[in-house]
Amino acid sequence: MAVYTDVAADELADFLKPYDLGELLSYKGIAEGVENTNFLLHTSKGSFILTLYEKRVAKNDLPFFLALMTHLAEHGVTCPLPVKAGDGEALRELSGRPAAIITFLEGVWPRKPNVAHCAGVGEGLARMHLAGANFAIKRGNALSVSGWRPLFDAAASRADEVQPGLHAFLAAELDYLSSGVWPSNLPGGVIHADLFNDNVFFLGDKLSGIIDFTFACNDMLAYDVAICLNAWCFEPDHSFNVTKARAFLNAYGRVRKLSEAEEAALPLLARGAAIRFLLTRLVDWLNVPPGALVKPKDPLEYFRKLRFHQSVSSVRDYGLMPSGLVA
Ligand SMILES: Nc1ncnc2c1ncn2[C@@H]1O[C@H](COP(=O)(O)OP(=O)(O)O)[C@@H](O)[C@H]1O
Ligand SMILES: N[C@@H](CCOP(=O)(O)O)C(=O)O
Repeated sequence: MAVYTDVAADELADFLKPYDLGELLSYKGIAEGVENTNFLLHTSKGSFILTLYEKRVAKNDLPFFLALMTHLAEHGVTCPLPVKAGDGEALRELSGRPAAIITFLEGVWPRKPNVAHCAGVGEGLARMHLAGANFAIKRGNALSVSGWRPLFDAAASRADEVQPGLHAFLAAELDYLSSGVWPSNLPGGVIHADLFNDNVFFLGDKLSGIIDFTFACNDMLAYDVAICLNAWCFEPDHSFNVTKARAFLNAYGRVRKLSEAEEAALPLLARGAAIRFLLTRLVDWLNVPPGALVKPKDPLEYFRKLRFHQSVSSVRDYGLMPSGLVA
């Protein structure tokens, strides 16, 4: 459950005054997510999500996220829309935090993603990449290679408390990934950067919307593909499911074909994606704020995924025939 900042009823009532949302009927903290504080609001005009942006979100980046949702929605991606107050502003402040209200999206996120969900997310991700192509605002990826070292430094001294040997393992992997091997010339654009199953809604097996753009940024499109391989294509026992990966990659490729260079880079990008989530989870695991209603996510899940990607030599291991070869 992620509620880092409590909001009193009278504070919320004051905050809502400049909006045209009718009467507030109820509100409750949302029992999911780890990054921000989210409340579900029921008003006489419908349901809305109120987000108070917390630790990893820079206030200056919020206009990027809010404008991106509007841009994507205008280009055919089903995602929440920012709700503006009477003064035309969607971004305001509540309980000392930047805060925004967004529209409520119908659907549920899949607790046990199946092959059809993986295909749906492949297609949805590729459509999002195409829809983001002409988005004018830029935001660098603060959690790419140069952002990993500070996370490691923040957790290094206690990493072995989580698993003996983790410190040395992370240090070696970081040294490798920062030794000049990280790709720099792959096609870029707007990436979601956190398209996990709790951020993709489905109605049955059909994708009904994408939420949570608070890590969205400009980076290599194939890095987003690598994040999804990590998030969608492993089983609860941490084994890799090549059938899901093939379904995901083929569905992505039907909308936006990966270049040979992108395919060749996927194992490395998947290692990078795995260490990025391993590190943020490790920092969060070791630093749960007192009193916060949050269930930190298991960093070791990403240790195991990273070990798998270290053993991968080609995109074939992800179920895809390299495009340079004839099947
Ligand atoms: N626009 C929305 N419509 C419906 N539910 C939402 C919406 N935004 C967030 N939620 C709910 O809130 C949960 C946490 O939101 P999320 O944005 O993932 O949190 P965080 O900001 O911590 O990353 C989601 O899993 C979902 O259940
Ligand atoms: N997806 C990240 C955590 C942040 O995502 P949230 O949407 O659950 O707040 C992870 O799994 O480490």
